[in-house]
This record gives sequence, structure tokens and C-alpha cells, in this order.
Amino acid sequence: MSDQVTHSVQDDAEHPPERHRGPVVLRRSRQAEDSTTDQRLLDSRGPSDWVHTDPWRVLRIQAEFVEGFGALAEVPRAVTVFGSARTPRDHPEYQLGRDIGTALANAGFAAITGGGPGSMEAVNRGASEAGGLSIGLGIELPFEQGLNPWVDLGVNFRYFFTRKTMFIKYAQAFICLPGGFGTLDELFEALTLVQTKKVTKFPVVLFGRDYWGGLYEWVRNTVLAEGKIGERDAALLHVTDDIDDAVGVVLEAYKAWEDTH
Ligand SMILES: C/C(=C\CNc1ncnc2c1ncn2[C@@H]1O[C@H](COP(=O)(O)O)[C@@H](O)[C@H]1O)CO
Repeated sequence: MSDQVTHSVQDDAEHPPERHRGPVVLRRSRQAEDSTTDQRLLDSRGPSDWVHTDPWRVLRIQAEFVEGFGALAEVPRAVTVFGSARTPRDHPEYQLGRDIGTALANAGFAAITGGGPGSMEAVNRGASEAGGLSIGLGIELPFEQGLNPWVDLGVNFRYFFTRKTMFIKYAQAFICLPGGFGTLDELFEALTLVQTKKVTKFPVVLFGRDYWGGLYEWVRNTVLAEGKIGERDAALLHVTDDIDDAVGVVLEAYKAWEDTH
């Protein structure tokens, strides 16, 4: 933006010329600067610490939402699958992840994962190899490995909360494979959003009775029994070992969602 200088009919002490820079008015010695905004932008190389300030971060966060919404706007029906980043390729849970990715693709669902290694890679691989839409929402981490090779549509995020919005906004169900803190965080975030009716649509499937059974029993026998959640909250969890059952739960929820949208 270049400055505009205006003069009144008589230029005197009471009516000095004014320089307008957007909403800012500069008079007398305040308008001594004889350069345009473009010149000041292109000529200056000041300190760079402002890049790390919170107001600037807000703009980056906004940009991340805009990029994410833009990249994912056309995603058809989809399921977000969480699971361990540490599952080795020769582990049975890796094959399970591939089979779930394939089953979702065959049922017409895009598979959304965290885009990382382990179970995330397995699900993306199964979905991609079956000709489905394989989506990875990566996260910048100190020990980052980049998106796994079977992500066909990928978005990399700086902030966990932006990424979590995308996991939820673009899916109609969650499936959790065995996992650690990351998976547990994502599971409980999803449950809280459904419990508080921030999202109204989706079921949460815990895949693997041996792995999740203890948690499920604790939720029922302690958390529910002690009145910390209600029966309807506990019923949000569906534990299974059967891929057809998991996909059936997803399909049923999707039909219910479609009826209301
Ligand atoms: C730890 C290792 C790689 C980390 N890379 C990740 N990339 C993408 N997403 C990740 C990563 N680590 C965790 N996540 C998210 O949390 C869930 C898995 O966490 P868990 O603690 O392993 O269960 C997963 O759903 C991602 O969204 C390589 O060793």
C-alpha cells in the first residue's frame, strides 16, 4: 500500500498536509518517511524473532486450517483409522491393518490415517492396493519420518489440534487398532466429542479384543460403575475381532448419518 498525501486549501499550522497510510494519519514530523510500503517491505532486513511470536503463529494456524479444508473438501465417505506407529511390517497387526484398509476400500470408504509408519502405513497400503482412496494426515515431529509410501492424498500439519479437526470432520466413523499414547489420545478425544454431542455421527470401533478388552472392562466395571460416565457413553465403544463386523458397524452408522444430512 502506498501513502497518499492530501493538502487542504490553505497549508498552514492549523491545516498541515496529511499522509494517509490505510487508517493511519500522519502529520508534521510524523510524515517525514518518504518511502512506500512496498519499498519498506523489500528494502528492510530487520530482526526475525517476530516470526516466532503468537500473533504470527495464529496466522500459520489459520493457514493450516485453510490448506486442510481445501485439500480434503472433496473427500467422499471416509473412516479414520488410528493405530500404533511402531507396528513392524512382519507383525500380524500390520496384516490386520492392511486387511482393514482393503475392506474399507471395498465398502466404498476412503481410509484416513495419521500418515505415519506401522499400523497407519498398513491401513494406507491396504486401501491403496485395493484401489481405494488412501489419505494420510501427517504431523511434524522431532523424529519425523515423513508420509508413508502408500498415502495417495497427504497433508502435513504442524499442529496436532488442526490435524485432529480434519480426522473428525472428514470421517463418519473411527476404528482404533492396538496403539500407545497417541492412539489412546485420539480414541478419548473422539469419545469426548461424541459424548458431548460436538459430533453426532460416528461410532468408535476398538479392533482386537485381547488388546482392548482390559480397557473396555475397566470402562464398564470402574468408570461406569462409579458413575463417571453414563450407560450411553459406555455404549459408544464397540469391541470386535471381526473385520466384517467392524465394517458393518461403520456402514450402519453411515446410513444413519446420511438419513440426517
Ligand atoms: C514413533 C514413530 C513415528 C512417529 N510418527 C508418527 N507419524 C504420524 N502420526 C503419528 C506418529 N506417531 C504417533 N502418531 C499419531 O498417534 C497415533 C499413533 O500413536 P501411538 O502412540 O504409536 O499409538 C496415530 O494414530 C497417529 O495419528 C516411529 O517409531
